[in-house]
Formats: sequence, C-alpha cells, structure tokens
Amino acid sequence: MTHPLAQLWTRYRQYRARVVLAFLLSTVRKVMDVMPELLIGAAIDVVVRGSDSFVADLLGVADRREQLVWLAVVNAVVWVLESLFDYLAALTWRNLAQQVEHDLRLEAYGHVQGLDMAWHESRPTGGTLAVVNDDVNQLERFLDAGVDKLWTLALNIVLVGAVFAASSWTLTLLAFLPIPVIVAGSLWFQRHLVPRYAVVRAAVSRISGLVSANLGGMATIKSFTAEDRELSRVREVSEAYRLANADAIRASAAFVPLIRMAILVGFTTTLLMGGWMALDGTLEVGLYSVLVFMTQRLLWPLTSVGEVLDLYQRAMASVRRILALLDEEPLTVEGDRTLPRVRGQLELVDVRAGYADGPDVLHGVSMEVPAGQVHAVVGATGAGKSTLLRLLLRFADPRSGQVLLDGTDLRELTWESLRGRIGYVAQDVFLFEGTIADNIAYGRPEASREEVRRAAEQAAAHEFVTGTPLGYDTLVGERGVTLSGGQRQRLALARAILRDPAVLVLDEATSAVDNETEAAIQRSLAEVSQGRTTIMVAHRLSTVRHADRIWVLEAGRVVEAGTHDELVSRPGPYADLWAVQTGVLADGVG
Ligand SMILES: Nc1ncnc2c1ncn2[C@@H]1O[C@H](COP(=O)(O)OP(=O)(O)OP(=O)(O)O)[C@@H](O)[C@H]1O
Repeated sequence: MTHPLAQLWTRYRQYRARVVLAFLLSTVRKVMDVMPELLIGAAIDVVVRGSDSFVADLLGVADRREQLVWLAVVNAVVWVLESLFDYLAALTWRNLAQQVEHDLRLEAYGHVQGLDMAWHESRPTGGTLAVVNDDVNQLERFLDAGVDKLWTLALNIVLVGAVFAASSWTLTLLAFLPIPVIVAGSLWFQRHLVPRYAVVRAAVSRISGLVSANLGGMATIKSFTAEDRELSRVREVSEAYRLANADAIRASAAFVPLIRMAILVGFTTTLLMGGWMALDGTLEVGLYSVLVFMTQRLLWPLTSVGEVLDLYQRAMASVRRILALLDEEPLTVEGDRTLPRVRGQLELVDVRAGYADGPDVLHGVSMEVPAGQVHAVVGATGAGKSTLLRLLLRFADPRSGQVLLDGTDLRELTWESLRGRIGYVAQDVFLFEGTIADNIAYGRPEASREEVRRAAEQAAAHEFVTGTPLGYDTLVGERGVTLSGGQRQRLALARAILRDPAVLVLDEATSAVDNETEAAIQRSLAEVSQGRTTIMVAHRLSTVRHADRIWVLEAGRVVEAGTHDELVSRPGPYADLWAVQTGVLADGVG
C-alpha cells in the first residue's frame, strides 16, 4: 500500500506550494540555528590565534577587539534572522495544519453524509465521530509540530555532519558512531509501536461508540436500573483502552534511556579525543570547542526522535483511517436525470430487497400507485413496510426489480428530482437544534412565517405550538423544550407538508397521537393530499381506512390489496386484523 503521506501528497495538490514554502522556512531557520556555535568557535579562535585567526583572514582585520565586534554584529544579525524565520516557519506550518484540519474535516463529514443509509446503520456513530474528530485532530497535531521537528532533526544531522566532516574525519566517525544505534533503536521502536497504536485507536472508538449509544438510550438504562451494568461495560472498554495505552507507553518509554546511553558514548569520545588532538596540535582550539558543542547539537535533539516518531505513528494511523473512510463508496449513487415536473406516479416491479448480506426481506413485491392517490401499506410488524418505504427514497436499491417514479427508474434520477420531491416522515422523528419554526422550515428555509403556520395547522400542530413559551420561536432539540412523541410527529408532518412535495411518505406518522388529534390530522391530510401522492404505513387501520388502496404485506409479500370496504368484505388477513382492532376498540382498550 502507498504510504499515507504519499497518498495525502497526491490527493491534496492545493497544499503543495505551502508545504514546500514551510520546508524552506524551516531549513533557513535551522541553518541560522547552527551558526552561533560556529561563531563561538570563531571567537575562541580570535582570542587564541589573534591576527592569524580565521576571522582575520576572512575580513583582513588584525585587531582582536575589532574582530570580536564583527563577530558580535554577525551574531546579532543571525539571531534576529533566526527569530524571524522561526516566526515565519511556525506561522506557515501551523496555518497549514489548521487549514488541512478544516478542509479534511469538512471533506470527511461531507463524504459521510453521502454514504448509504445502510452504511450508517451498520456502524456505531461513535466510530465515525472518532475519525471525523479525533483522527483529523491527530493529523493537525502532526502537521502543526511533528513534520517541522522531524525535518529539523534530519537537517541537523546533515548540517552538523558537514561541520564535523570539514574538521576531522576521525572525530566525525566517533561522533556519528551512536547514530546507527539510535536509528536502529528507532526503527525497532517504530515497528513495535504501530500495532500498539492501532489497538489504542480501536479502543478509543469503542469507548465513544458505547458512550454515545448509552447516552441515547438513557431512558432504557434507567428504567431497567441497568446503570451498574452499563458502568461496568464502560469500565471494561475504558480499561481496555488504558491497558492498550499502557502497552504503548511501555514501548515508548524504554526508548529515551536507550538513546541517552548512545549519546554518552558520542559525547565522551569527542570530548576526550578532540581534547587530545587539540593538545597534540592536530586540531585548532576554536574548532575543538565548536565540535564539543556540535556533538551536543547533533545528539541531544535525537532524544526527541521518540516523541516525534510517536506523533508520526499516531498521525499515520489516523491518516489511514481517514483515507479508508474517504475511500468508502456509496452503493446508491445519484443519477443524472432531472424530471422537470414530478406527477408522483409510483411503481414497484417485482422488487426484492434486504439488508447487507442478510436474507431477502421483500420477496418480489409489485405495486402501482397512480399519481395523486392515497395508498396505504399495512401488515404485521416485521412484514417489510419500512423496508419498502426506504426504497422509495432510495435509502437502498432493490436487489432485483425496479422502483419507478413517473415511469423513470429511481436509479436514473438526481437526488433533487427524487428526494427533493418527497416529503418524508420517519418512524423516529429527528428534531434539529433550533426553533420550532426552523424545524418546520427545514426543507424550505426561505418559507415565510405564514407558510410555516399554515403547515403547522394542517399537521394539527399550531395549537400546541402556540402553547409553548415562545411559540414558533421556542427552542427544541437537545437544549430546547422537550416535546411529546405526538407533538414531535406533528412537527415532522408539518415539515413534510411545508415542502409541498409531489409525494408524501408517512411511516407511522401519527402512531403517537391520540385518536382525536389523528382524526384532525386525517381531515387536513385529505386536503393536503389533494394533488399529490401519499403513501402511508400505519398499524392502526382506522388511519388508513379512507385510502384509495390498501396493500397488505405479509412476510415481505403482497397478499391482498383493495379499498378498505373491499378488504373487510372478504375473508383474509386484513379482515382479521380489522376484526381484532375494532374488537379491541369496542372493549375500550385501544
Ligand atoms: N437495518 C436493518 N438491518 C437488517 N435488517 C433489518 C434492518 N431493518 C429491518 N430489518 C429487517 O427487515 C425486516 C422487515 O423490517 P421492516 O422494518 O421493514 O418491517 P416493518 O413492517 O416496517 O415493521 P414495523 O411495523 O415493526 O416497523 C425485519 O425482519 C427486520 O429485522
């Protein structure tokens, strides 16, 4: 597999120029950074050798004091330049990191939004959240400081190496002796750390997955007094995370002491051998001092190799996960046909459908819904009603057969021509952070307050909305007022109605409202469904009795279809169901 960084480089051409600039700035800064050591050497050289000194030769100035003044000036210029380039390099790297983080997060989130519903349903949200959040942050941290450090470390070896090589080959060899040990140690460390960090990352996403699922199911947890059990489940995954981290820490902590020992050897040999050589007169005193300082320069920064590689490893693990997410392809891809005017005629032709690699849920369903009619789909729980509705919105494609809108296969249509023309009320109503008006106008944000109110009236929501503290401006969602299931359903219905869609798809849209409210909704639905196709799923048969046609599903097959009157007048599953429900109603239980 191509290296993650190489993949980033090919994928994100727009950052290339800035990356190159950042590397250049880092390089200039590093060169400036090495200069003071050389200047110290030059200063000692001035003091020891006077008019024979390197500076005297270079500038043609014999006076030592004047030579030192020149050195001081150069030194000051170098320091100022180093500070300037330090600032520019930091600015460039950090802004780059922020920009990449921002772009990548948006790209990842946008990509996730484009993936199939099936993809979303088959994965814990926490895991996806961890990629969009933590992994993107991890890459930002690496770009912010890691790359610069890694590059500077490498440059350091080259620059210091050049100074050593120009001075004494013997000392170069001795000072560089520890480097292979350090590099070998780093490689060993790297090899052992990669799998450990993968385990750590997996553990993190298990924690966020579990915690976010539990937060969503708090009512169930409490009602079953399962707090202790859940706590111990969280303890278990958190403990797994701790252990995975401990394992990684054990490996990384062993690294620095190893390097220290290697440095000890390099530093001591330069100190001793260089000293002897200076005493023998084979090495200038100034150069000796430069080399002793330079050994420090060369070797000490290598202690941070561990830390930088650590950052690097984590970032690469994250980049792999981000790229893997970005490489996920949706199975349901948007078509390119637009329908200028959607009438709303729907047809299912011998449709088989199911989930992932599970068995078929729908076994060859055929049905036709002429434009403008109200059709209902009923059947026992698990019969496949929601599965059928999902096909209409193309949350999934059928395994075989066709779903057609105005005679066009849904796979050919753009999302706008399909979903843009459908008003959908799901079984679980989702309210967004915002006001009631915002939520109703979700599908048409430009709608006027009057239109919002009208939709709310048609969904029998206006009355309760005016009863909330701020009416249409009341906040709902996580931080807003809590609405009952029936109230939420009515807002969702108003939201679908306001969109003025050609097709209304209602999945148990009124299951949580009382009979009286439902009757009110039914009356306005009769008005609302004028001129549009409505497909509704309901358990309560009274909800669907006025439909133009009722389709009865049993275990993924259409077993009966007709109007309510036709269906009750002949023996069959619908008549049985009706008898049960009206019987129950007569008993006053429903
Ligand atoms: N996301 C899913 N992944 C796998 N199988 C699923 C999924 N959703 C539903 N199923 C299965 O498909 C079958 C039909 O489910 P579906 O939700 O369509 O039934 P339904 O008639 O709408 O039921 P209900 O009235 O309870 O909503 C069931 O056996 C169910 O287990």
